[in-house]
Amino acid sequence: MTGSSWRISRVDRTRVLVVPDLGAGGVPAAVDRVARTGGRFGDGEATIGARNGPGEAAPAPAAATAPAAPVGVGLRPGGVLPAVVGDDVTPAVGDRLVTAPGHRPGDPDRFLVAPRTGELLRDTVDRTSRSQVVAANVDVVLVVEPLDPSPSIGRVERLVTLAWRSGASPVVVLTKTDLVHDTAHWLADLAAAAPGVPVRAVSATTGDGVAELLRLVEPGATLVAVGRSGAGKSTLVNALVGEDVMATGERRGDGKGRHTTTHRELVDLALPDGGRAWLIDTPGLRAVGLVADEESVEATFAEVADLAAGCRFGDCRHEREPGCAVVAALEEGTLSERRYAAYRAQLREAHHAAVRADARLAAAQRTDWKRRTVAMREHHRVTGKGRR
Ligand SMILES: Nc1nc2c(ncn2[C@@H]2O[C@H](COP(=O)(O)OP(=O)(O)OP(=O)(O)O)[C@@H](O)[C@H]2O)c(=O)[nH]1
Ligand SMILES: [Zn+2]
Repeated sequence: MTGSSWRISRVDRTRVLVVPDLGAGGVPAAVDRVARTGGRFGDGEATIGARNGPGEAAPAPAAATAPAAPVGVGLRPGGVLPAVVGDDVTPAVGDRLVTAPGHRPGDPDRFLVAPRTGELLRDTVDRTSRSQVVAANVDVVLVVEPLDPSPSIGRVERLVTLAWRSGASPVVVLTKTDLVHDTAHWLADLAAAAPGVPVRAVSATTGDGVAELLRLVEPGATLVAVGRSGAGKSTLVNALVGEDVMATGERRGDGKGRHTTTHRELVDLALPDGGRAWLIDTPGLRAVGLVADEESVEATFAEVADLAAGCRFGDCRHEREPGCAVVAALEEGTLSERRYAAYRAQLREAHHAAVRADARLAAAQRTDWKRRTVAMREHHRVTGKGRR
């Protein structure tokens, strides 16, 4: 992870693209390749500038007149940038990089990360360290699931929870309609698995459903496509954009994933009505590490949460408690065993995630305390205070 540096590959009116300079050893796949900076995000949209929170008006950004030549921003894979709100953060794709006051085009080290409106998180692979920011400032999560091979309802439910957790709204996109005869029953099944969530079916090959999907996109919105490898995310991104901006795995063509996309990338999306939006492609998620909280699980299982509100006890665990409305619905058959089991499994994972997060926080606080103690001792040594 060391040895690589980052540079801005392109600066235009609306964004700064930060790409890894492929140094010795290359760049790990997990590194986000693109960030964006303060600028006008689509026509007539609020400008985000240094020291302004999202949506607040700010003077025109210096990036508007920035040169096309690459300039350094002191960012490296796994590196950090100062955040507008203090502290340092590791930028993720979708972050808004803003220029500091007094910034002149080409100035290095003067980019700040604007406060995020939300983070799409996933567990890191080892499940011990902190969760990973897949994308920042996302409005819509496209949960991409293929119709061929058959969709996994459980995976869609998990990704929908991930989406709700990020503060974005999910949209389920079933791909490859050209490969199956019956899309209607899958549309119905998935709609039941994601109450209140739009479910659309598309074929990037024939173009079916692509225009309808585009019509759901609001100008200025940021969308991120998530799903397993081979689900058709990159192909969908290309179909939405109308040109091949992402490499796809079409050469193998057996529907199996092979991790064609190895980085996250943010692309510009022109909308039919003339507006613009942002679209982020992500590598396939090998295992969907659920970084959820109870609230987002309940959003995904809205009908179970509604039932639970009718349980006799407020802390009903929907097992054997008397007056449990959830178990009653199970017995009546109005709630499926599958939904019930998935709901319970996700809640359990959410609780485990919370416990892990607490443990990490406690560990971090211990480290912080140690660091401050060392700093204090050093300070005393230098100033002579506290000696003798
Ligand atoms: N027939 C058909 N094939 C599709 C469609 N969309 C995608 N594919 C194929 O499915 C395979 C995988 O598509 P990709 O877009 O690369 O999948 P991805 O989700 O981006 O995969 P990763 O980059 O590995 O995460 C490729 O062979 C595509 O050509 C579709 O609508 N119809
Ligand atoms: Zn109950």
